[in-house]
Order: sequence, then C-alpha cells, then structure tokens
Amino acid sequence: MARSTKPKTVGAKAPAAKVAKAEKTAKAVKATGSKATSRTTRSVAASAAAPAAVSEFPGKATAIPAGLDLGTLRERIDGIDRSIQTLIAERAQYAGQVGRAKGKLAAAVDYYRPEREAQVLRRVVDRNDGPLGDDVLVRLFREIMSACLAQQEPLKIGFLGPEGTHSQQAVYKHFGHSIHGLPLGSIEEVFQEVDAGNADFGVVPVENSTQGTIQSTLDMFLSSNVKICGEVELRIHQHLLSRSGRIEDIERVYSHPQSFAQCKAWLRQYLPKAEAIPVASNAEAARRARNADDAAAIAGASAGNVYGLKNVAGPIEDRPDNTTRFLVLGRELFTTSGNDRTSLLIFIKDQPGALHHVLAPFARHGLSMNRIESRPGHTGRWQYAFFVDIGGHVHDEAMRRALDELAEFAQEVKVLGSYPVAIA
Ligand SMILES: O=C(O)C(=O)C[C@]1(C(=O)O)C=C[C@@H](O)C=C1
Repeated sequence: MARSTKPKTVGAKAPAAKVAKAEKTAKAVKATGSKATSRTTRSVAASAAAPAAVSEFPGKATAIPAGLDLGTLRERIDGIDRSIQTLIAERAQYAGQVGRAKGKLAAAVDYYRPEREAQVLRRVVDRNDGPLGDDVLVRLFREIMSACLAQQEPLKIGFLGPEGTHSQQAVYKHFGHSIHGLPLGSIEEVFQEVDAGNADFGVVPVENSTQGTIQSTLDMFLSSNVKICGEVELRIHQHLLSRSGRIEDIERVYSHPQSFAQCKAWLRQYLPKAEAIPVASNAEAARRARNADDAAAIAGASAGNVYGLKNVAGPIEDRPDNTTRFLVLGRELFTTSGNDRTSLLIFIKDQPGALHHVLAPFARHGLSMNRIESRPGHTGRWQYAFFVDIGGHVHDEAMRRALDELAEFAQEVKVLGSYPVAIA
C-alpha cells in the first residue's frame, strides 16, 4: 500500500524548502528577538572562552564575500576546519559523559538511544538553510553520533550479506560507519542473531516502492520476539555489472528476484536473450559474476566496488523513485521521539466486520493508518494476521485507548515496535 512521504531534497536545497525554512526562521527571530545575522565563526570563538549553552549557537551562516583569492579562501577553510574539529572533540567528550551519566551499563547496546538520535537529526534538518541538502547534513551528523557512541564500544549490526548489499547501505545510513557489521546468510538469520543477542540490532528490507511487500520479512514476525526500533528509507539504484564491462559478452544475469523485478523493462529492451538466474542477494550475484566473462550481475554500485566489477549500465531500475524501506530490529521498545510510528500484528477470526473492527478504534482516536496488510496467521485455518502501521507511539494516550478498544475484538495484538519515523 502506498505510503505518504514528504518530498525529499537530494544534494542541494530545493527553492520551495528554502522559502518554508526562511519563513520559519523569520518567525523564530520575531519570537526570540535574536539576530539572524550572527556568524557561526564568531559563535565558535565565543565558545572557546566559556562553554556555550546550545542557544549560543544560532546555527546561521552569513553569505561569504565574493571575489576572494584562492589563498584567502583556503585560509578561511583551514580556520573553519580547526573550529569544526575542536567542536567535534568537545561534543565527543560530552557524549562520553552522557554515557557515564547513564551509569554502569552492560554493553554498547544499552547506551544507544534511537529516539534521541532522531531528535538531534530533526533539529539538523530544521536548522538547515543550505547550500547542502538535508540528506547530506543528516549523513554527516549521523557519522558524528556514530563515532561518539562507538567510544563506549561499536554496535554489532546484522544484515543480509555478503558485503556490498543494499541492506549494508541501509545499515550505514541508519547507524553510520562506526559500527561492527555482521553480514548474514538470510533475513531469517538476521532475526535469529538479534533474538539470540549475538547482534545488537539487525536491518531487514520490508517493502519496495516498485515491488511491494517482502512477505518473508513480515512472516518472520509471526514467530519471532524481536522488536522494531527504527526504519530506514533508501533510494535504490541498480546497475548492470560485469568483469569485462561489455554488454555484448553477457549471456547470463544473476540477481535477487526483487532486483530482477525492478529492472524488468530494461532487461526486456537491452538483454532480451540473457538467462536470468535468481540468487539470495545482489552481492551474491556480483560474487558469481566476477568468475565468468559471459555473466553479469544486477546490484548496487557498492557491490561492483567490493567485487571488482565494471559498470556496464546504470542506473537501470524501471522507476526513478525506486525506494526500499528497511526495519531496524532490536530487543526492546524505546521511548517516544515525538514523531513515531507503531507497527502492530493483529490476529483476528475471519468473520463479518473483522476488518472494520480493526480499523475503527484508530479512526475514533484520530490516529492515521499508513499501511495494512493481511497474511494467513499460521495459527489455524481461516485465521488472519493484519500487519498495521499507525502514526504515534504506544506510550501515547490516544494509542493506548485505541489498543484497549481493539483488544475486545482481536484474538491477540502484538506490538512489534514504536520507533522514530525515517529521517531524510
Ligand atoms: O544523548 C545520549 O543519550 C547519547 O548517548 C549521546 C548520543 C549523541 O552522540 O548525541 C550518542 C548515542 C546515542 O544513541 C544518542 C545520542
């Protein structure tokens, strides 16, 4: 089912977004009386004298003068780099103290706070006036937080391997690079390793904007106890990769069935005679393609780098907005971030009005439903499980009431997780 998403800016700020931000800033300035013209560099200098409260960093950069010569420009950049580095070091010290303030905890996983990270990143997006895009700034701040957290110990994150899969890209997008990645053989194994405590968290694909739901992921929730504690949206670009880089050599193409489906029209047009061989992951496809001249893989560009393949063509996905949503799996429910989604698994008997009874309590309490999907419940004949995503957190009053009312009609309601809505 389609999900409503806010249009995203990639790489640079869109003019419309800028206008909205400018209006917001103007309002904020009016409200606080603070000067929008304060310079970032000046604030930094002030912070060296006395440790600054957050409000002393208005986060507004002024336009730099035009026409400076190369030497002066580089001098300015060197000065800014020094300031950035000092502040990152200071931030890391504060984050270390936050870690100690949480008390003596057993492991890195206990220091991780997805709701706090989401709040930090939303503020980064709110403050952003360009010229860099929201996605770029979010990536940079993710990396800073990732490095700060890894001071305790890097998180262990399981994903569908081998190296180079889109799942690995989703791991980096959500947790940054200061983690210990665990490439695993299957989505089932990711669930198992998280459940057993061998991985702190896991990342699994759940739906693709072109191909729809990944049923095997949803079905795992029927029997697993893991909790959903985050979501990641990743734009998926597929490439045709081979050892020689020549399309005329290709007689066989390896890929994951989902990726074949995303590139169906392209394959029909450019490689109608090639044999399509489905494998467990795109990176596995790349691994196989590196052993033969007449074989190619459909995979992400990073798989090409990992396995030393040349780009034959790409991006080759049929739809330009091809996006996959991944779920972050953990073992506990985290507290609210202020903009959350709740995933529920509702078991219900196949009887007249069943669907209405599932939907009505949420509508009554003003909660929006982003997604509903029914699957055979595996609990008995003609019994169904509904996977439902609702806006809000289980700790919210409205959600609690809706769940109480739902309990009267449902055989069982399993809260799969309440987690921050994906950011940039
Ligand atoms: O605020 C915290 O609880 C922290 O541990 C600090 C911090 C950060 O670097 O901002 C680091 C890791 C957590 O996952 C969240 C935030």
